[in-house]
Amino acid sequence: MATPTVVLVPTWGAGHLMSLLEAGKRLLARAGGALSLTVLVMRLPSDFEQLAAEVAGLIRREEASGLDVRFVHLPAVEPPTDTVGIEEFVSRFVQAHAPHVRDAVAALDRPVAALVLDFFCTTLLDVSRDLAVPGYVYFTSDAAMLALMLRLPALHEEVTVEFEEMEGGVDVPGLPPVPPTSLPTPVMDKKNPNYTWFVYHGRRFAETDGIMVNTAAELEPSALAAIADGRCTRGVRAPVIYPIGPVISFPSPSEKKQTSECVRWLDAQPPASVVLLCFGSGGFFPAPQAHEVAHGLERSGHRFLWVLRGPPAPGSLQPTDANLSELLPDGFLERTKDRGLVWPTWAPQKEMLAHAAVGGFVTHCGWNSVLESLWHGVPMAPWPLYAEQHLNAFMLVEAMGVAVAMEVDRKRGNFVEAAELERAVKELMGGGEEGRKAREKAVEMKAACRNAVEEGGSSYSALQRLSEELCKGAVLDTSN
Ligand SMILES: COc1cc(-c2[o+]c3cc(O)cc([O-])c3cc2O[C@@H]2O[C@H](CO)[C@H](O)[C@H](O)[C@H]2O)cc(OC)c1O
Ligand SMILES: O=c1ccn([C@@H]2O[C@H](COP(=O)(O)OP(=O)(O)O)[C@@H](O)[C@H]2O)c(=O)[nH]1
Repeated sequence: MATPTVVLVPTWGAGHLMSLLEAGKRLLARAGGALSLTVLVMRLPSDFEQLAAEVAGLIRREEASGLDVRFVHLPAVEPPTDTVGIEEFVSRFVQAHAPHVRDAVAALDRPVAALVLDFFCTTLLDVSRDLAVPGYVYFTSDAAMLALMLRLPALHEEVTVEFEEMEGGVDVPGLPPVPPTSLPTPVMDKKNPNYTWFVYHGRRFAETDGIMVNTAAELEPSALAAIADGRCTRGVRAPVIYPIGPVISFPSPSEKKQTSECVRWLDAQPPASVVLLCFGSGGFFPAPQAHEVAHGLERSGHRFLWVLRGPPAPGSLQPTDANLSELLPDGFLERTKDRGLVWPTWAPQKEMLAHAAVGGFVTHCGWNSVLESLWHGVPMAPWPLYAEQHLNAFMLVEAMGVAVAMEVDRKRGNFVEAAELERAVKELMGGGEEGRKAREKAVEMKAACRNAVEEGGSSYSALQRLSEELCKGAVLDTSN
C-alpha cells in the first residue's frame, strides 16, 4: 500500500504557509516513514504577485529537500472583488476552492490520513466530511486567540452591543479579563463581514477532529486548560487540542545565505546591548511616526537596530523598502551612527534574535515573531499593529510577563509618542523592575520552549499522539 498522506491546506501569509509546512514536516518525522505529506496550493490573484513568487520559491526548495512532500496545484478561481478586509477575502477565496479541493483529494493515489486546514479554511471541513476523511485545523497563532475564537459564537449572543461599549473586560476563560481595546481588529466591529467570518470560523473549530496549535503547554497553561475543559465552548463538545510548538522553521545549513551586513553590524556590539525593532511582513511607518521613533531611540541612549519599511505601493499590501532620507529626521543617521543602524529592507529576523548582542525586541507581536523571541530568551516591548496582535500584546504583558508595557494609541493608527518609546526602551534594556522581571521571565520561557520540543517534551509528545492517531485512521479510500 502507498504511504498514507496528510493533506495540508495552507494560506499564503508569511506566518501561515511556512508554519504549516514546518508543522507537517515535524509530523512526518514523528511518524517515522508511516505518513507522507500532500500540500494543496491555491493560485494567488495577480495583485499578490510578489507573494506568489515567494511561495513558488519555497515550493522549489521543499521539492528539492528529498522529503516525502508533494505539491498539488489547484485550478485558479475567480477571487471575490467586493470584500472589505483580509479576513473576509481569504475566507471567501478559500471557500471558492472547495470543489477543487474535493476533486484533488479524491484523485490522490494514496490513502488519506487527514486534511489539516489553516485556520482561515474551515469552510473546507465540508469537504472532509463529504469524503469521510478526518478534518483538523492548524492554528498558527496562540492559545489565547484560539480561546477567544472558540468563545466568540457564545459571546456574540451574550454581548448585544459593540465590545467597546460594554462595561469591564471581555470574559474569555483562561485569560485575564480582556480590555475591549485589546481585541483583535475584526472583533472591534460587529457589523463588519470580517467579524461574521471570525464567529463562523470559531464555531466550526469545535467540529474538527482536533486542533494543532503553535504554542507549548508551558507557555499558555491557563488558556489551554480552559479550552481542554470545555470552558470556551460551553454546551458544545470541546475540541481535542495538540499544542505542538514552538514551530519555527530554521534554514538548514545548505540553505544558509551569506551573513547579512546587519548581522555583521551586530557582531561589533557588546552582549545584550542592542534593542531590535522589527514589525513583521506587513508593518511600515509613515514619516510622522518614523520621526517619533527616531527621537525616542536617540533620547533613550541605547544601541538599536531598526528595521524600517515604507508604505506599500498603490494596489499592494506589502511594505516597500524605506527611503530613509524621506522618512527620518535631518541629521538622525549621522548623530546616531556610532550606536545605531536603520535597515530599510527585509531583515534576517531569526538570525538577529539569535545574536548575543540583542537584548530586547520592540515587536508588532505577530505570533511567529513572539515565538522566535522567546526561543532566544529575548524580552519584548509590544507595538501591535493589525490582526490579532493587540491581544497577543496584552497576553505578553499581563499573563506571560515577558514584555514591558508600552502605550500604543489604537485610535490614532497605533501611534506611539517619542517619549513613550524612550521610556519603554529604557525599561526594557536596563532601568527598572518591570524590565528586570521581563528579562528573567523570557529566560525561563526560552528553557520551556526548548524542553517542549525535545524528545519526551510536551509538544514532542503531543505530536507523537497526533501522529499515532492519524496512522490509525489512515486506511480511508476516497476514490468512491
Ligand atoms: C492569509 O494571508 C494573510 C493573513 C494575515 C493574517 O490576518 C489575520 C487577521 C486577523 O484578523 C487575525 C489574525 O490572526 C490574522 C493573522 C494573519 O496572519 C498573521 O498570522 C501570524 C500567525 O497567526 C501572526 O500571528 C500575525 O500577527 C498575523 O499577521 C495577514 C496577511 O498579511 C499581513 C496575509 O497575507
Ligand atoms: O524583516 C522581516 C520581517 C519579518 N520576518 C519574519 O516574518 C515572520 C513574520 O511572522 P509574524 O507572525 O511575526 O507576523 P506577520 O508578518 O505574519 O504579521 C517571522 O518569521 C519573522 O521572522 C523576517 O524574517 N524579516
